[in-house]
Amino acid sequence: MTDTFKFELLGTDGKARRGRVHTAHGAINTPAFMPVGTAATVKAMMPESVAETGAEILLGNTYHLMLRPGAERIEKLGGLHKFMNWDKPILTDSGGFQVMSLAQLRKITEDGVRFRSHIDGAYYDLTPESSTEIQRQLDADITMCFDECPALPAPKERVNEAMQLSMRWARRSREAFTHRPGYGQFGIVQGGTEKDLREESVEKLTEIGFEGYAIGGLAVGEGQELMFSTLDFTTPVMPTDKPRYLMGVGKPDDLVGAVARGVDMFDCVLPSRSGRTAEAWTRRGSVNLRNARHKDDPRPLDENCTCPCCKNYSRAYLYHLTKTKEILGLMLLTWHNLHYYQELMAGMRTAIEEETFDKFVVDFHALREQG
Ligand SMILES: CC#C[C@H]1NC(N)=Nc2cc3[nH]c(NC)nc3cc21
Repeated sequence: MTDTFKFELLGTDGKARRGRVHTAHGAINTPAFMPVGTAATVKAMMPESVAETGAEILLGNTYHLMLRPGAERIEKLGGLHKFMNWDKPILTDSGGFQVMSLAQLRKITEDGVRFRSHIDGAYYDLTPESSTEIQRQLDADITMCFDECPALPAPKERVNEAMQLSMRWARRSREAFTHRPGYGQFGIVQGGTEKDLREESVEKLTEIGFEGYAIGGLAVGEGQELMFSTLDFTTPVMPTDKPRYLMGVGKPDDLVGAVARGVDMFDCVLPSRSGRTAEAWTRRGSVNLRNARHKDDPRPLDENCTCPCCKNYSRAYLYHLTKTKEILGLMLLTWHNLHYYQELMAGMRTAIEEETFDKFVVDFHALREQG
């Protein structure tokens, strides 16, 4: 536990950074991957199991929790940590992206967003102030600014409009933030793949001043090359003494390439969602457990993996659980995928500490090319 929110930059190897974020509910070693716990649960996982994978922080969603069970209810029950039995740090997203991607009908004004719940069609409003207050009620260690997330790709003029509105909302989010020891708020850099817009967004956010800075609006179909080239000109102009969080990313090779470009924190539904769609992620690439070639295969998913799935179960068994739609299949594959993602992050942290990150990247791709 700590009484002050802070980021320690412990080492670098090229642009890759090794750090530690200190929050009210504990420390997070970076580069870090945050499993997604959208509705106050990482699907198919007990929180104790999530902790066993090595995760030190989870992501929750304002949009989902405000609709059901409601932020007031969670606050009255002692906050999100107690509610979901997770005593380590929690970062909550602000709702902007989920409104864009999930809500029915929505109307954006200078004040905020009015939308219809995808659950029951009821109307709700979200503003920078209400989103920030909801995240306080949830007792999030890291609160995200409320932003406008345009459907991307979009014309530069539209991307700029959304970025400018989001910068005005960032200032309102900051003014609504309750400063408490160990709690922080992150601004969200916008601007699509436009260098000038990204630079302006960073400038405006650092002028306001936050405990960390996220990069939003990538991994939305632009392709890995354009995502990396956007990072190439965005991370260098971001503060070096604050965490950098790339939102919604990504596949294992996205993570490695983004760490190499100076990113510290990630979240993505991929490992947990893949666990429910019979896709396993391993150091040699992904494995589709629906494929009949696994029917008689006695080997584990990955001989070198130390997770409960790889230590105790064969591909044949995982194939059987997949075909029979058994719940245990979802559990084991989700556990493996989250374990693999944490192992990947731990490997990158060690490589940066030992200044062997370039070799890590070469070995990472070589194993995948071997298949
Ligand atoms: C533009 C913008 C933006 C970001 N704004 C907020 N509040 N949350 C996000 C969540 C994301 N998930 C993914 N997945 C690819 N991209 C995201 C981007 C954002």
